Amino acid sequence: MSLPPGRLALEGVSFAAGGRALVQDASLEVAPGEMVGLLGSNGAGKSTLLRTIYRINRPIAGRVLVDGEDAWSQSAAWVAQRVGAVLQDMPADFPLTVEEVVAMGRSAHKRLLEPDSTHDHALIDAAIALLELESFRARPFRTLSGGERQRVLLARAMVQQPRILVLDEPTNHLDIRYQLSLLRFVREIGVTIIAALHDLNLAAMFCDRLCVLDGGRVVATGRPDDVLTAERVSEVWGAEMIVQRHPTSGKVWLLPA
Ligand SMILES: Nc1ncnc2c1ncn2[C@@H]1O[C@H](COP(=O)(O)OP(=O)(O)OP(=O)(O)O)[C@@H](O)[C@H]1O
Repeated sequence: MSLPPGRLALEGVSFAAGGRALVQDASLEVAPGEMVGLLGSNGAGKSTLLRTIYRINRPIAGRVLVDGEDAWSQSAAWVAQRVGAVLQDMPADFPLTVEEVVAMGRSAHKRLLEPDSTHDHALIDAAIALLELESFRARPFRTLSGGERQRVLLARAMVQQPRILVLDEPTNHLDIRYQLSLLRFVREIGVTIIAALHDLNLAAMFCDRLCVLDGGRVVATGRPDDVLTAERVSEVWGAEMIVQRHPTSGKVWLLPA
């Protein structure tokens, strides 16, 4: 249900708030269809950086390029037609049903108050089915659990038909089955993804490349094998881990030492 994947590039992006530099000179390219995991300890600046892509935090320096165009020189609607997001602090108290929240994703492609078309309804139905939300469809969004809300917000991002998905800890409220199914799902739809993740093993398993932030700066970018070394995990997270290989996938697999 998605359009061809988009290209995302961050060029020397910096952001400051409260008199502090929260992200400094961050550069990263995400190729069409690639999934890059954004890693880092609590407070490293992951959410702050993701919000520069979704036009919430305007960079004080650098550029966010979506398909080669500076996202901050384009309209919010132009960005919303290309970039979908599931962020951390999306309001949960909408007086809306699940179906209405999902349908909000179509507004990026419509004029104000334009009614939903047959095409819109088909996309909404498909997203609700794919994310196993049929039984919640008529429920008020605010009555859902954290994990159920997470799936609704992903369905909303999907009906937006994004070329790029920005995900901020997309699995944090999900049980293990839904963590795996959400990550498999976003990989299978072939969209370009940047996702802040805390679970290093899931990041290694699902991402093509990883980008590590520390104190607002990019300190490593590369394939999971190259990025997730015991030395780096110790330096960045202050955690001692043993690096092994996953028994079936052969991917890097970390265990507490
Ligand atoms: N508006 C703001 N004013 C001042 N400081 C802020 C503001 N927004 C975020 N911060 C600070 O910036 C730092 C980076 O926050 P951010 O939420 O980006 O981290 P994160 O890497 O996503 O962390 P976590 O893993 O805990 O979600 C934190 O120290 C946070 O307290």
